[in-house]
Amino acid sequence: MLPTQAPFPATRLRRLRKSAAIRALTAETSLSPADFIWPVFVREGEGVVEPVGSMPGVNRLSVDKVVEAAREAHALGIPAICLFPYTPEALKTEDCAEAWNPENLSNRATRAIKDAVPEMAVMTDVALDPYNASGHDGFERDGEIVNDETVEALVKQALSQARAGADMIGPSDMMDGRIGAMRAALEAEGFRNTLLLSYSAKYASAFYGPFRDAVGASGALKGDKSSYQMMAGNSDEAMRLIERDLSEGADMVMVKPGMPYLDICRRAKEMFGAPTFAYQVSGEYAMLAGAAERGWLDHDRVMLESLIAFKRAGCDGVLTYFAPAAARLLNG
Ligand SMILES: NCc1[nH]cc(CCC(=O)O)c1CC(=O)O
Repeated sequence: MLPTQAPFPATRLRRLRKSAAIRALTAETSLSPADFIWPVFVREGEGVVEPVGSMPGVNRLSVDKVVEAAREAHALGIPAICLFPYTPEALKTEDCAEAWNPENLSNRATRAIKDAVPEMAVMTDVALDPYNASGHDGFERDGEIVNDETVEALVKQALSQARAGADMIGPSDMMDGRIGAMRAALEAEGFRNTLLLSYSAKYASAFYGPFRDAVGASGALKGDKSSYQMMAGNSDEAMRLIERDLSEGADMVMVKPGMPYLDICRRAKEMFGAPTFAYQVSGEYAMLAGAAERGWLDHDRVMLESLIAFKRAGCDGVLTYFAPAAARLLNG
């Protein structure tokens, strides 16, 4: 598209910015609570609201409190909530069996939310890291994160989440072949309407730091995740991963982290036209919320500016810890 413009003064682009009314009429993108998926941290106990030190305003919640949060989110117009379990050390093992325990924290929280607020879409995370003694997303054998054996475990985990009632399953592990394997297993068990929202282009990022703290995985991780998560400088590789996941049966795709990777979002949306999401991750939240806490940034304004950037980049929605605060502001 090449916009046609008369020479100055016939064209004065500032006319389109002259008043709030004209600016509202000509706005290219909009932001609404319906654009948000809200990630929440779940922990054991009852009546527990435990602040996450590195994420001001974010808490770990016991299942009863997660249900309250889901009710509140639904009232605010947020369509989906995404669950991340804070797993007690004793449940982290080498075989990661807690990942597919029907009674694990994530599955209990899913059932509780679907019971209390059935309209709320529940998204879950598939990866072994919350249950793995090594902190990795896959099994480690002789220093290697092994792919195929991990995929077998991930399929068990995904099925246990579908049985608990998850609407959207989010594989965040970056193993090869997992989308196809999960799709086949879901179809075979009759879960025809369970969505796969694939973390397709997930980068090996230092912006995940506060999250690993929030789920209690920072101490555990030995080495880094570069043999399965992507290098920051790659873009063609992201397109290949997204194409691969769509061809294996992903319903929606995700780019992660968000703000430093908006070019990837734009390229993905233009190339594939699939429902495209970005994850504004814990470190992105921490740098904005932390600076705002010190009075260095205006909390509400940077929050909304950072979120509309995802829409402008072509995303259909965004996973963000700001979801309830942003929804409250947008609802006026
Ligand atoms: N499978 C792990 C997982 N799922 C979501 C996040 C990060 C989310 C965030 O930083 O907000 C991570 C961390 C990681 O890959 O180490």
